Amino acid sequence: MGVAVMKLRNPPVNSLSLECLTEFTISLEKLENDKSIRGVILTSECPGIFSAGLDLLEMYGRNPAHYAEYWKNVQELWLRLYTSNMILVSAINGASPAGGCLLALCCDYRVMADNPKYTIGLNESLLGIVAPFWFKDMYVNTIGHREAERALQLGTLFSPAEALKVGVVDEVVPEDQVHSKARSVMTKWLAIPDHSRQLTKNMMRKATADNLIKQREADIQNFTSFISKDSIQKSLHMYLEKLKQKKG
Ligand SMILES: CC/C=C\C/C=C\CCCC/C=C/C(=O)SCCNC(=O)CCNC(=O)[C@H](O)C(C)(C)COP(=O)(O)OP(=O)(O)OC[C@H]1O[C@@H](n2cnc3c(N)ncnc32)[C@H](O)[C@@H]1OP(=O)(O)O
Repeated sequence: MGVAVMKLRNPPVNSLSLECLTEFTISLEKLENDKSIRGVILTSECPGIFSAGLDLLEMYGRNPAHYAEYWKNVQELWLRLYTSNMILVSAINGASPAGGCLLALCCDYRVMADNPKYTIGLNESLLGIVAPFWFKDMYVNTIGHREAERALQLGTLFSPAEALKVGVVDEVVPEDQVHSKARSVMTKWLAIPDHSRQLTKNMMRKATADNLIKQREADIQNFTSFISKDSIQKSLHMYLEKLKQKKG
C-alpha cells in the first residue's frame, strides 16, 4: 500500500548520534523521492526505547566545530521530518525523552504503547539545558501554550496516560497492538487525496518551519556558544554521571 516502516536501530538506546542522524535523513530523502511511498511508520527496534534523544556524547567534551556540524544535522533532520509530504505515523514502543519526543512530534499521528515505564516529553530543563525555540514551537503547536510552558519548565516526562490527556500522543494502546494500530491509522490517512492533505499539512506547518529556515545560521551559533559554556558542560557531565550511577 505504499507504506514504509522505518525502525530506529542504534543500540543500546537509539540515541541520535551524528551518524544515526545522517543515515536517518538520507533514508527519509530516499523515501520522499520514491513516488510509490505515501506513508512512513516510524518505530524502534530497541526493546523498551523509542529513542533516548540527541546523543549527549555529541554535545559533551567536543569542539565548537563539532557542535556546529552536529546541530546543522539535527536541524536538517527536523526540517525534513516536519515538512515531509508523506504521512508520518509514529509507533512509540518505548521511552521517548527530548529528541525522541521531537521525532514523534514531527509525525502526523502518534500511537504509544500503554506501559507506564515508558515516558515521553521534552525534558531538557532537567539536564540543565534549554529546548531551542523550534522544539518549543512544535510543542506549543501540539499541546497548546499553557501546557507547553509548564511541561518545558518542569521538563515533564509524561506517562502514556498523561501524554494522551495533554495531547502529546493521539492514542494509547496495549503494547502488542502498537504496530497494528499504527497500520490501521495509516490506512485511514491514505484514504485522503494526497494533494489536499499535503497542501493542508503545509499550510499548518510552514510558518513554524520557516521560522527556523530564516535563522538557521544564527541558531547554529546560539547552540554552539550555549553548549560550549563551562556551566552547561558541567551540567551535562553531572547528568551523564547520574545515568551511569543509576546502573551501579
Ligand atoms: C539558549 C538556547 C540555545 C540553543 C539550544 C541550546 C541547547 C541545546 C538543546 C539540546 C536539545 C537536546 C535534546 C536532547 O535530546 S538531549 C538528550 C536527552 N535524553 C535524555 O535525557 C535521556 C537519557 N537517558 C535515559 O533516560 C535512559 O538512558 C533511557 C533512555 C530511559 C534508557 O534507560 P535504560 O534502558 O535504563 O538505559 P541506561 O540509562 O542504562 O543507558 C544505557 C547507556 O546509554 C547511555 N545513554 C542514555 N541516553 C543517552 C543519550 N541521550 N545520549 C548518549 N548516551 C545515552 C547511558 O549513559 C548508558 O551508557 P553506558 O556507557 O553507561 O552504558
